[in-house]
Amino acid sequence: MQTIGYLGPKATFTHLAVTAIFPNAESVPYNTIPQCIDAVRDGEVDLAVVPLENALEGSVNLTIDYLIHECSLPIVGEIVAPIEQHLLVHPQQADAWKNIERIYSHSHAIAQCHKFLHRHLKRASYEYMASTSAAAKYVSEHPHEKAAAIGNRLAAKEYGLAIAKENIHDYDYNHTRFIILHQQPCELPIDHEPDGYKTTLMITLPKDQAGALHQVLSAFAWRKLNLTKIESRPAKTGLGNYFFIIDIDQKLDDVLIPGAIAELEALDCAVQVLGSYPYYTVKQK
Ligand SMILES: O=C(O)C(=O)Cc1ccccc1
Repeated sequence: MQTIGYLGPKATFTHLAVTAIFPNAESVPYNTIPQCIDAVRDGEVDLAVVPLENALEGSVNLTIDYLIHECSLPIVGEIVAPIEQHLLVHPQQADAWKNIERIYSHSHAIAQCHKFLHRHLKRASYEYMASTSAAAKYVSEHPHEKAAAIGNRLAAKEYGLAIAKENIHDYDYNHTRFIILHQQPCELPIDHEPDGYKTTLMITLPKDQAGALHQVLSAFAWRKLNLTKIESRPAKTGLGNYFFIIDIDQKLDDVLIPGAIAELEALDCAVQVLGSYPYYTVKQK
């Protein structure tokens, strides 16, 4: 039996992603993304699942930065899941949700609902929590606060909240990518076919070299390696020092990707493979 650590408590979107892909595994909640990643490093759980990127709000920087700077573990899989955000209130406040003064949620969930909040709850202030279900739990424990959480249907059920307003996310296409981490590269114990494969690289450019990024991109372009993401993150060594995270939409093969990496190294780039892994898509219910 596999044990899977996830960003908890119970009923986060990460929890939903875990149960959709690993229905029989024992799942263990952790309160923060770093705690979840540490748990797999320390062997408390076999795998960890944490959010990486949302279609509306972009990357979860805490996940990327913790993996790069604090605890390097290979990405062994990815789950892409649809996200529906609801406004959750204590049942005592269900009819008076327009009087809500404070909104609790994960920063990404609040960002996904900005237009709704601006239109309907202009005067409310925001309290950022480590997860959407931590927010739901807090609201359930403070029935007299004029407070709401933003989270999913399972969180409403788990923490006894009422759904005051359904589907408050601002754009219909709202999906999140979650990554699966393990101590070493491995095959996942999933018995259905993945929707595809990806390879993620971290690339540090040589200092002050004109056209370096252009040369990096050409190494992929002429090999017809299709990139699905390129993102820069601060190297945290000085203003203007960045590295690039690049996703290629195929498995690490024996020829093309190693050839591209050798070409980048010849250009004085440092290259690290963060993972080569299958991805699984969760269907909308
Ligand atoms: O807080 C959660 O429920 C998470 O799993 C992180 C998250 C937050 C917002 C959208 C998707 C995932």
